[in-house]
Amino acid sequence: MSKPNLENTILKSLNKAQHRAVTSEASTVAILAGPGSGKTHTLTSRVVWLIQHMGYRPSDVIVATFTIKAAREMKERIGKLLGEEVEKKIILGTFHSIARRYLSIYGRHIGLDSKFNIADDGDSKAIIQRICKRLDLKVEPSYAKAWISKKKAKGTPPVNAPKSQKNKQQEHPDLAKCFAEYQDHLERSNLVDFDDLLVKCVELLRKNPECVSNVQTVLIDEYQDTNGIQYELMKLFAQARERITIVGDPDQSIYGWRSAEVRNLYRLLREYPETEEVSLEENYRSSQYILDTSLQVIEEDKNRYKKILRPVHTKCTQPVLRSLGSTSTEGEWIVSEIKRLVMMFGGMLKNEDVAILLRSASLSRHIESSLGKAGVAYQMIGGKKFYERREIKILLDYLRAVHQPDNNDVIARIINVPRRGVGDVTIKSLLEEAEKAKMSLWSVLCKHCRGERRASTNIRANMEQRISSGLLNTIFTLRKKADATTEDGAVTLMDLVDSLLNQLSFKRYLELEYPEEHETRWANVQEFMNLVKDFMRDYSQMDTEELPEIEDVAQTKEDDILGKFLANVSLASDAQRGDADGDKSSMVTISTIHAAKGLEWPVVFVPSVYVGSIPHSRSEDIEEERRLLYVAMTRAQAMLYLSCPLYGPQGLSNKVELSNFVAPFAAKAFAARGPSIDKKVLESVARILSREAPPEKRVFDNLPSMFSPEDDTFPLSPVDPKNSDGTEENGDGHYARAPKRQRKDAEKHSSGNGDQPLFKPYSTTMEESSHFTMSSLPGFMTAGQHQSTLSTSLAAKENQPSGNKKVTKGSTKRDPNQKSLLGFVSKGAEAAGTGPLKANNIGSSSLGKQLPHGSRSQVSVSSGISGRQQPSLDPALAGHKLGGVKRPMRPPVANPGQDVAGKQYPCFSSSPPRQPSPEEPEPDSSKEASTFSRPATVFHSTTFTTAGPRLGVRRPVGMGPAPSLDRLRKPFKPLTMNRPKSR
Ligand SMILES: Nc1ncnc2c1ncn2[C@@H]1O[C@H](COP(=O)(O)OP(=O)(O)OP(=O)(O)O)[C@@H](O)[C@H]1O
Repeated sequence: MSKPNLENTILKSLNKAQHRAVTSEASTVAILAGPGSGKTHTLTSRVVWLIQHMGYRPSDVIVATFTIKAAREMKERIGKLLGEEVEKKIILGTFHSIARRYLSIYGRHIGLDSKFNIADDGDSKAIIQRICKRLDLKVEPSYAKAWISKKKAKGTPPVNAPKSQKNKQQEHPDLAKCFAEYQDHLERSNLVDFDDLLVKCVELLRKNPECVSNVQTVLIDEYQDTNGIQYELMKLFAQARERITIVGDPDQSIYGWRSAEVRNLYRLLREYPETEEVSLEENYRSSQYILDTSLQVIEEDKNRYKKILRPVHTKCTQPVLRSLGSTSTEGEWIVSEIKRLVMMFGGMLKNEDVAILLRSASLSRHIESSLGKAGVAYQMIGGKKFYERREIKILLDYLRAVHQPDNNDVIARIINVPRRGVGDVTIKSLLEEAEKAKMSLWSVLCKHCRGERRASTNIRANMEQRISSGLLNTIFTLRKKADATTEDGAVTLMDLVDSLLNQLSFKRYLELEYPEEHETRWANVQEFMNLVKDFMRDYSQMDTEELPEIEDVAQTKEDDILGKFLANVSLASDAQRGDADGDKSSMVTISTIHAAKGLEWPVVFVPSVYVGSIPHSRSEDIEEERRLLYVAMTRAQAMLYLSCPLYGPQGLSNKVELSNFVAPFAAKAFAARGPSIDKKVLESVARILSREAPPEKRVFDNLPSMFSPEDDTFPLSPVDPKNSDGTEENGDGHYARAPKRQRKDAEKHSSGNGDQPLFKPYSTTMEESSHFTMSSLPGFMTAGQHQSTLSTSLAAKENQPSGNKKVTKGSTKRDPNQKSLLGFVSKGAEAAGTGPLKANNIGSSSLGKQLPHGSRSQVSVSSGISGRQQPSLDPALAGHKLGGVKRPMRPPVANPGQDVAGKQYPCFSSSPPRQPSPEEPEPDSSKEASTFSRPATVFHSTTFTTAGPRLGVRRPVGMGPAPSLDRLRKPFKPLTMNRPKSR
């Protein structure tokens, strides 16, 4: 491939500050800036510049990202500029995937078997559960797991860290015991958990710096979310030449629950005093209105250091804060608004331009349900993982057992799948036998079923026979095949999976086990085969996993295709193939806010902006919640919608209040309903998105019959059904109309005589297709769920370092016009003494009070029954239970005298008291009744129609053939004539 013209392809796309960052010759460069300022763009350009201009070999460049998605996007961007060949050689990936690569190639230098397996979350949980039970430890397993993970994530405190940070905290002895046993178990099973990938890589690189002696430079994306161990790893990767570039934004630090440490910014600037600081001040993403409103949210954090962020775009439309009666109505409104936008923008905006960003999983059901009912396809980011579907997990467990039979948890999960008459009690006793004998379960099974130990009873002998002919035979046969795959490639991974399916008679198993849904599950298995096929195809071209040869440092060749496949699966947990089905251009995106980080969409909806949702009721850090909302809002390019129902998912018993993050300025900063789409709006959105605005005629001509061009299908200020006296009230003083009646589910479909429905709440061209099977909708793995296991009161009270309040650094270089980036962190340090912000300091203004134009015009009743949310990860040992003995209370808090005021960083000091236990699942609305009960009233005719679909839009006299979009609202007014007279 010919070398692209550097000047044209990269530098010309940069502004002055970006240019300076990209071409900086300083060893360490810190680019800290707000959202949408081009940080990722700048980092990518710098990678290209370093390779092309500085002449670094791609294989000597390490780029670490925070998510797999970010890694994939960066690969794509670099590939486009430098060509795939070069891009493949760059060591680019998440911290975990890079660490895995080093460990599988150099791990033996620290005594690690190169065939190690990765213990996923479920595995770790199951192992810890068993340890706690076996040793009768007085700790909750989930707490112990979070504690262990946090400990590993911390890394070593900085050399000059305050004493309190270094002092070994008084710990409950059972926690330490659990930790030691857990590590012992991992080692015996040749397992490495996610945290250990980093910990062991740190150990490797500390003891064997020659493994990274080739590395010229290290670049880190989303630096604000790195934790202690990742910081160490970054330094170790760069130890040969100490060339580091980081990009980050403290305002977007949203992974405190994963032990991310904002103070790493401070640490970097202190430890690398020659760092060149660059701040980017132009926001290229969002309209001025969106940016201003988002900044209002984040600026309420008084401990935050203010930085400049200037929009390059015009105002466009004011962000919307919509009040709805219930969460169900909220879902329906979102769908109707999406449809309105798609129509009114005449094809310039499509479903794929829309994202619905949720604070937590339990909020998704209503949105999904509304989209499903309306036949609007959607994809989920951060949804239930493809690999976690039951049938896929079984296949993966078998493959993992083939690869590494000493993994007890895997064997325990598949020993009775398909059913072999091995009950939970037997599995439990076998596991205990194995643990006591310090043997693997696999060895115990071999001993019982094939070796010297004979069964004492006939029943047991039968069972052992079934295990032997079923499980052991299958694994032995497949192991032979697997060896063939690595030796000469004569047998492929596909053959192996094929053979596994045959051995297990898997199709038959699914038919028997899941009579209702075996077809869907078998389709998933076929999709799994496609995945294997894709992996095989990529594998044959893969040389990306190699590291450059280094003199005198022996390498282990990674020729184990099965191992590599399994590692990929473990690491790619959010790279779901499930999302790849269907045409993405017609799909709305639903995502958790966490998973949306770094992404952007023309239109963003943030539903359920109420106290308890955001800030989340179980959050320990209010300011982190604020940053989450800020991240969500700043994903929007042209249009931003927030909404808040009167009642939460539990229905009338669950009245909610508008989030205090927006309440103080809601009336001024937000419009109460979606904007009118006129020519001016069309053009300004087109400018922001660099798209061509459609001709007005096209927009108008394509509007379906009786289509309402305004966001007026739902009342602006729903009447609280609890206080309603049933009378109409025009509260906003702008227009009066009869309250609209929203559909009842029962009447939505039919008039009762099999004819066309008599009443429809609104009509669009996208008639309901309802092809969605709600039962198959994936669930979510949310921050809340992670948080629930990670955050507990003991953990919250662990010592935070008080740190130096004044940053003393050497001679960092920066442009005279730019402020020191230390302000990002030192301001927080100064302000930390103000003490934590309390959740209950939140103002209590309700949405109704804050919104302008509040008219009480319609009754909207939600009826919901709260449920329980399913855990997103199955307990790892899904196949067997080790008993449900209630755990004793968690251990007493070890360090009650913590000096909160001494904390240096606001985001670590502002946690409100812990609320419910991390074990407590989030409420699930899965049982919510879907019925509405509304008083019958007349419909508003601009949006509700009884007319047939062919009536066409009536234009007023004198409109002419091509009406201006500016006037679109007026022409529709006469349609009120079509109001149904009576019902
Ligand atoms: N110099 C520039 N000129 C025009 N557009 C730019 C420039 N730099 C970045 N952009 C555009 O701005 C948008 C945001 O860029 P990018 O995603 O790199 O920002 P970011 O700072 O990483 O955002 P966030 O922190 O929110 O993830 C992208 O659409 C990008 O193409």
